[in-house]
Amino acid sequence: MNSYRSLRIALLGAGSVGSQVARLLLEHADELAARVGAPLELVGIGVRDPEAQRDVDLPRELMTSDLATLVAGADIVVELLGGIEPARTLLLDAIAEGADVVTANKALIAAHGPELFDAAAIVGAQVAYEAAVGGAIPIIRPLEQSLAGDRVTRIMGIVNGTTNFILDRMHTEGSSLADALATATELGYAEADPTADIEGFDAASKATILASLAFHTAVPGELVHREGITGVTDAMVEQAERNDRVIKLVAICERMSGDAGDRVSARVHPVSLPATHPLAAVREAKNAIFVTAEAAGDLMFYGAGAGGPETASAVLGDLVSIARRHVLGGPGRAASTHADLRVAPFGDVLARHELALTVADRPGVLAAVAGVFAEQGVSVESVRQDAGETSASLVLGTHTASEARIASVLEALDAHIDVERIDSVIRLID
Ligand SMILES: NC(=O)C1=CN([C@@H]2O[C@H](COP(=O)(O)OP(=O)(O)OC[C@H]3O[C@@H](n4cnc5c(N)ncnc54)[C@H](OP(=O)(O)O)[C@@H]3O)[C@@H](O)[C@H]2O)C=CC1
Ligand SMILES: N[C@@H](CC=O)C(=O)O
Repeated sequence: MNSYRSLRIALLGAGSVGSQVARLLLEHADELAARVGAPLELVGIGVRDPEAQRDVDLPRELMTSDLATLVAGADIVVELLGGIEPARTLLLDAIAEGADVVTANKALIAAHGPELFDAAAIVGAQVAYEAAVGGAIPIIRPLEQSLAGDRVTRIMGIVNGTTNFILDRMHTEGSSLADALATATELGYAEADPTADIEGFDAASKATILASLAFHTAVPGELVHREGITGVTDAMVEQAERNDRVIKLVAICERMSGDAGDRVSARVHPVSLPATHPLAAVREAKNAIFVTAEAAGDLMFYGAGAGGPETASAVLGDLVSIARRHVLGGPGRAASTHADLRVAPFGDVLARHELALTVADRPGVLAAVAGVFAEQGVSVESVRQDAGETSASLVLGTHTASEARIASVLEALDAHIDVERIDSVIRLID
C-alpha cells in the first residue's frame, strides 16, 4: 500500500443500511485500505439518537447527533438518512467544503440530483448513488458509463423490493397487504414511511433517475405517472392466478418516436404478467431491470433490490471507487443531461388491458359489451366467460387501448349495458 493519508469518512444514518455500512467498514478495514490505497477512517456516525440500541453493535464514541459538525471535517460523506431534509442541506454543505458524497437516497437524487451534481461540478467533487436504484444491483454505472455510447430505447423492471415482496406473499401465501408489509418492514426492506413503497413514490423516484440517465434528459418527477399497489385486491390476485398470470409493480421508461419527434415516457403501475414472463419469476424482495439499447440489444440486471447488507454492498462499491479517485486523482463526475426530449403524458401511452366484469345473466350481453368497445375503436382480442356465465374477462388490444379511451368505454358501458360490476381493469404485459 502507498502512504496516502487516511480518508475521513462521515457516515450519516445507522438504520438498516447505515449500520451494515458501518459494520463492513470496521470489519473489513484492512482489506478496503488495500483496495483503495489508503485507510478509510470512519470518523463518526450521525443519528437522531446516539444512545439507541441497534441491530449491529457500533462503537458508542462514534455516534453523534451533531451531523453538521461531523460533515464539516470529512473527505467523503456517506448519506443514509433518507428523505429530503436534512440530507440535502448536509450534502450541499459537504460538497461546498470539497467533500465527495455517496448516497442511497433516491427521493433526494430524483428531486434534487441536478442541484447536487451542479454544486459538485463547481468544486470538482464526486456524487455517487449506485444504491439509489436496485439495491445491490449495478445499474447506475452501466447506464451512466457502460452504455454511454449506445442509444437506450426502453427500460422495464421491478425496482421496489418491498412491493415485490408484498405481491409475492399475496400470490404465494394468500397474505394480506398489511401483514406482508409488516414483514417487509421487519426485514429492513421498507422505507421509514412505507407509504413511499406501497403508493409507488419510491419506484417513481427510481424511474425518474433511470429515465434521466438512460435518455440523457431531465425527467421531472411530477411527469412520471405513478400508481402503487394499494388498489391491488385479493380478488385481482385470484383472477390473475386463474389466468396463469402474476401481478407485479413495474417501472417502464421508454423513448417514443412520433410525428412530433421523439418523446420519453416514464411510468410506474401494477401489471398482470403471464406466469412464464421472466419478471414473473422475480420473487421476494428481488429486483430485475431489462434495458434495451439499439446496439447492445437486450440486457437484464437481477438481484437483491432491498435489504441492509445487500444495499451496503453498493454503497461500499461507490465509496471504494470514489476513495480510489481521491488517492489517484482524477476528474469528478460530469453531469449527463444534455438532450431535450419531451415527456409524454401517461394518457397517450398505449397498452393492453384485461377487464374483469360481472354481467347480468342473460344471452348476448357479452357480445353487446364487445360491441361497445368496437364502436369506441378499442379492439377486443379475447373474451373469456367464467362458469355460471355472470363474470367474464376481456382482453383489449395493444394499439387501441390508451388510458383515455378505456375511460370513455367504461363510461359508455355504464350508460348502455347491463354490467353489474367492473371488478378490475389491469394492464397486461406479454
Ligand atoms: N432499506 C433498504 O433496503 C434500502 C434503503 N435505501 C435508502 O437508504 C437510505 C437509508 O435507508 P434505511 O437504512 O432503510 O433507513 P432507516 O430508516 O432504517 O435509517 C435511517 C437512519 O438515519 C437516521 N436519521 C434519519 N433522519 C435523521 C435526522 N433528521 N437526523 C439524524 N439522524 C437521522 C436514523 O437515526 P435513528 O436511528 O437515531 O433514528 C437512522 O439511523 C434511504 O434513503 C433509503 O431510501 C436504498 C436502497 C435499499
Ligand atoms: N424501500 C425500498 C428500499 C430499496 O430501495 C425498496 O423496497 O425497494
